[in-house]
Amino acid sequence: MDAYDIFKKLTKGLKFKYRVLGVKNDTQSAKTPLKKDIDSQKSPEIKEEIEEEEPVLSNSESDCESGKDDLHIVEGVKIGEKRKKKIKDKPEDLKKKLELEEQNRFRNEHGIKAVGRHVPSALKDFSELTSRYNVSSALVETITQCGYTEPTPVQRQALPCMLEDRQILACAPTGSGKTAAFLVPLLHVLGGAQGGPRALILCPTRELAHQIYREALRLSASTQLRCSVIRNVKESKVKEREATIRKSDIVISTPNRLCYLLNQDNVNISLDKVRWLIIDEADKLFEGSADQTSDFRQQLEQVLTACGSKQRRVAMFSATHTPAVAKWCRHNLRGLIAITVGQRNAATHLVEQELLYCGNENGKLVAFRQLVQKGLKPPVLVFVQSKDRAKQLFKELIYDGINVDVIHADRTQTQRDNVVRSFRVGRIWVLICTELMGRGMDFRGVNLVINYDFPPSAISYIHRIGRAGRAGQSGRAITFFTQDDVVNLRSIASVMKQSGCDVPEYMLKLKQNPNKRKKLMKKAPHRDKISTILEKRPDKRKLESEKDLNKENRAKDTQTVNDARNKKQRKVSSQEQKIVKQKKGTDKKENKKGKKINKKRKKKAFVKPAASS
Ligand SMILES: Nc1ncnc2c1ncn2[C@@H]1O[C@H](COP(=O)(O)OP(=O)(O)OP(=O)(O)O)[C@@H](O)[C@H]1O
Repeated sequence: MDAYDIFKKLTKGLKFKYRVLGVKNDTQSAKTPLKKDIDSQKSPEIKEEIEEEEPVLSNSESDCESGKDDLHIVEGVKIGEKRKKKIKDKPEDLKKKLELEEQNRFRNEHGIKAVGRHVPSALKDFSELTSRYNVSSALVETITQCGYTEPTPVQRQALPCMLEDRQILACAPTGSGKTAAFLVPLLHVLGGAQGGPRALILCPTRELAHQIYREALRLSASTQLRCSVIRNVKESKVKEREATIRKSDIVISTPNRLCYLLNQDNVNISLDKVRWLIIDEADKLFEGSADQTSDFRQQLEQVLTACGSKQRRVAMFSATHTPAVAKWCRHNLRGLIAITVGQRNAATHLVEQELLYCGNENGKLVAFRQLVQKGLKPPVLVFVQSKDRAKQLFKELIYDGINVDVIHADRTQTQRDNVVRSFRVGRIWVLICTELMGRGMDFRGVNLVINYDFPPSAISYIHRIGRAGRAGQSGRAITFFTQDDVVNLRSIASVMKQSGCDVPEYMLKLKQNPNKRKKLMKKAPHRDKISTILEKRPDKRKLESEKDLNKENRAKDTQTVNDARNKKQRKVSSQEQKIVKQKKGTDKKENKKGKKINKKRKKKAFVKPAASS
């Protein structure tokens, strides 16, 4: 294939103009008919450009002179030469490209990843709320008065998305401001007070619902919006709760309490005006059976059905991300934007994490008391695996002279509220708690979390230690573990490693029996009772002396038993002898009698016959 054929193939479909090159012989430069087409199409200046630059081509190969046989396409682009200039973008396209690049750089700088179509650009500061979304300056002022000088990463991305009516699934570290991230858009979007809930916030625990309610009151101070939290739904309180919900614009509740009210016959709660359904700690609510039958999923379906508005949007938040939540969101939320800040399912970097081997349960109590002796800096949260163990530890520590209290599901709501309040204001220094306080609870200043019992999972560990190191503050977490916990050690060690902690290599290489691990991780392992009384084990010498003593005692016991047995035997034998004697005696008598009788009988019976032959 010669050059011409190659040229033909390369320029197939291209319109270009060429002329016969000026050569020595008399061949005239022939204008190709094509020129007319081009002239008619091009503007005058482009035409001049073509005229000036336009060299002519020989119409036969032999005539081509070196250097003059370049083929030129319109606008001076030479074949056979690399294109010097890309095809210029249109100005507006170029601007968009530059903006996108700037946005991606900004997101990377703040560790934000947003996946979805047409993701709104992240906020640079709170003032953009007004310039971009016309959020009232009063609300922005309130945000500032709450001490929020600049948006946290999750707020930078979640606020624009929700303000642009986009459904989101946001995963951001503990203590990174997710609550304000969903409250601020609601306060703007809902506008003035209208009553009849138009925003619904669901979360796993009553304490967290109450905390969100407090934050909502703070942030909504400059608005007329009415927020309410559904408290205990006793039979006698149902009507009162119904009235409260009807008057509220934003309702905060646990799924159980809301669904309890929705299922009451004599209660008429309308959720068809709800514009936003917010689910905080979403993965916790989705926990449990992976199939569709888990309680929360049924409750969520019920709530979604009740929130029938076509404008209804859903936003889910958590510090940890599970496939179950992601799958549900992908299937149910149109236009979803998935926001991830930092590494997914990673512990916050702000908490210094330690593992402390305590040998056994008694060792934990010793280790805890040693920490107290070294000096604990209150407030301190102490996590145990069950309410019974919480009670046991509380009994043990109450006499240690530290302001300690305990919170668990067996305490009344009033007691729980009082304990949380006392802990917040510093009346309680050490709060013993279960998983009830493991998520979402925001206690300013908690700088030490002690996992007295090993956490049931890596996700639980992330949330527990996340009670410290909040709002940019640093914190510390100490996790006790015993021989029984070694099987679950690796998952926690890898979370620690991922968040930048030094972890002994052997912990990361520990083999876990997946079956045993899963069983253990699902059910809290049985642990000895937390007590210094019953389980006291004497030292070895005592043991040995006791053993000797026991031996002697046993020997004596056996001796006494033998003696007793012998006596008994003797007695028995003597009695038997007596009996025997008596028997003999009677027998003799009987014999004598018998003999007498026999004699008589014989006499009778054995009468000699008369002389007979
Ligand atoms: N922009 C901000 N600037 C400073 N502090 C903030 C900001 N936003 C929220 N906070 C504070 O950070 C703390 C943690 O906020 P929040 O409880 O919302 O965290 P979270 O992400 O929900 O944590 P968790 O995952 O544990 O629920 C709160 O005390 C809150 O007042």
